[in-house]
Amino acid sequence: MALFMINRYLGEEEDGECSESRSRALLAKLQERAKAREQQSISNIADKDDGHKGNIKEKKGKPGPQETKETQQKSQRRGKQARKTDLADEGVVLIKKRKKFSLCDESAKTGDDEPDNEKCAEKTAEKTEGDVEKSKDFETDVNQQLDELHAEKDASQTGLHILGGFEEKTEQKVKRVLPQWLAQPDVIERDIKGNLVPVNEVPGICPVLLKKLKANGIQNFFPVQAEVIPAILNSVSSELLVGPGGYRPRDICVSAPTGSGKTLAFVIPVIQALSKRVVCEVRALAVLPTKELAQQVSNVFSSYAEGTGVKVVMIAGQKSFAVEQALLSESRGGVCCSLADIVVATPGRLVDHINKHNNFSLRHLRFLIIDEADRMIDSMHQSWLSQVTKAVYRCQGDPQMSVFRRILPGPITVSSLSPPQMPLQKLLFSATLTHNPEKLQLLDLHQPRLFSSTKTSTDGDTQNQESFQFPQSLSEYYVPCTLNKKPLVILHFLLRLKFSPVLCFTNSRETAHRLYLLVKFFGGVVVAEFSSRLSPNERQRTLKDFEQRKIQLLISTDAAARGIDITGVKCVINYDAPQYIRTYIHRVGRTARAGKPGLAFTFLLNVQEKRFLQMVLDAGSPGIQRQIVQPESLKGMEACYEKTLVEVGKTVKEENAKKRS
Ligand SMILES: Nc1ncnc2c1ncn2[C@@H]1O[C@H](COP(=O)(O)OP(=O)(O)OP(=O)(O)O)[C@@H](O)[C@H]1O
Repeated sequence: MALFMINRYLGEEEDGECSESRSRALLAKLQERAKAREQQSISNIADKDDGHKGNIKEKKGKPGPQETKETQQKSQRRGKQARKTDLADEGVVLIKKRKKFSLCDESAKTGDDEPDNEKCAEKTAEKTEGDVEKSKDFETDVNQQLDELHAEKDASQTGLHILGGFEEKTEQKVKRVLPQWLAQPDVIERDIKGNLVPVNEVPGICPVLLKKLKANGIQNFFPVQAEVIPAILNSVSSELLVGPGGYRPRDICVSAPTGSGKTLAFVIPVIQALSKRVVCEVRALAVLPTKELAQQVSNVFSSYAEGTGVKVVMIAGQKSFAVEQALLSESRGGVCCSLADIVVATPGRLVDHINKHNNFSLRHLRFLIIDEADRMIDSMHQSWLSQVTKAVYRCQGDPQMSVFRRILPGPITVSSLSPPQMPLQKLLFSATLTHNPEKLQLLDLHQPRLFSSTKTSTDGDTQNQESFQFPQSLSEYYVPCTLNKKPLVILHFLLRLKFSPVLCFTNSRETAHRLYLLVKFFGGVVVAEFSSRLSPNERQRTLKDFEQRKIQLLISTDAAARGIDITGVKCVINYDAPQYIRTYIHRVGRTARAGKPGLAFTFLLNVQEKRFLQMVLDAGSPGIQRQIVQPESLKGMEACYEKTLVEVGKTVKEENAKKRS
């Protein structure tokens, strides 16, 4: 049944009769052509059939042109049958071919037919019966499918997996892809001395601060300061409420070697930004991991805030909670007033004040400074940051009535933009800032900008371990040692080589204490220990004495490894090899500060050597040299050392007994 009828428009000028005769002629012509084509196709198939089955032709002879109708019909039937067989054969071959490509089955190649294939071929033949053209279409179709299979095969070679494939696939190495801000930081020069910038050349610093800098002996800025101070000042160029161009200012991350002057890089611009404030509110909060570090940073803030009207308060648990409360705010005529512009805190004490001190408000906070940021990220389980964020966006009273109402940043809409919002800008600092985007995500940074002395490579092959910059003026050595010779080697360094002041690190406070007793009983060296065995005040005093050169050897746990800035430490000794590269970098970073030369020695047992040296070199150390202490150098100290060991043993026993009683 015809689905469509197409009526052709033949032109108005032709009369009906003429067009009818033309149509008839045309029809006859077409019928003739069709007959001829059919006959030709029958004879072709018969030839083919004869060709295939060779002997048929010999037996029956060539059909004459005057074939009877009956023989014609027979021949047609035979032709049809032949075509059917032929197409079936063709189908089988194509299916075999297809099978060969899909499964690489050798049996298909050699003609070992499988029943399923035959059935399939028959079906294919039935479908295509009576139409050679259709068989061609079929062939084209199969060819297309074969091409697709080729493409699939190629795809599997390019690493794209075909679902359901069970062939062995070579695993592709996953390359690390860092976000652009981490991969392409603003580079900070590592060489301090060669890249000093006169303080007057950095724009935007007020005369009071310039005077202070000079009074403190600072004529030039170090590279990290010359880069970061203008960047922070630029973010407050349109006052505190808006960043450049009216947008929220970008958060800033700084990764620069130990002793490169990161503290001043945030102290100067923060004081400069707050010096124009009218009402005293907590606008800057610096969070540090330890009391000693908080004290150190608080001292630097206080020193530069003097004469600017900016008030600095430290809450690190060195004073009682009530005293800290009184330092933070007071009530004037029933109204609570802040007494601090800048708060320097340790995370635990900060959370206490947020939760227990009603008058402690962070609603006006503009800068959140996270020093030793990688360590602070690791302590994020204490959820101090989420508590700070909550306090920053906490609503008090009717939010609609407040001019400076603050809401958590979300999608920008007309209504969200209408009230002026104090933006919160995070400033992160560390010598070993993590490049792990997952960890950094915990800080919820806003369009961060990274300043780093390490140009991070995105090459996945070479960047399995993070690498850091070491101070250029640091010389690293390792000293192969046996366990029982270690105390003698340290005595040799102090008594014979006259190294002083020396900061020595152990992996536990027990080792620190035993070594302290041993050196003390041996005599000849002024020694002190620094660990959690001491009260905060004792620790503070010890650091002061060490700085004033009253102590030659300070034996410490990792409590003094980070951030502590003691001028004049010439030598750091890792009595116990550190387990982690970050610990090593911070420990050795207590010397070679501010571009001054420094020595770092690590005592290594034979079993530790390979792993430790690999770890240090992988982290980007320019090189660590072997320093041998000859056994002869230790001669003459051994007898006294043996006696001292007995004495130490006795003392430790007594101390333990005292503790138990
Ligand atoms: N521009 C400067 N000129 C001279 N001395 C400076 C300058 N800037 C900083 N210093 C001194 O350099 C020393 C190291 O500075 P700072 O403690 O800020 O280093 P850091 O980068 O924070 O080190 P760490 O990573 O160990 O905490 C300090 O004693 C500081 O006073």
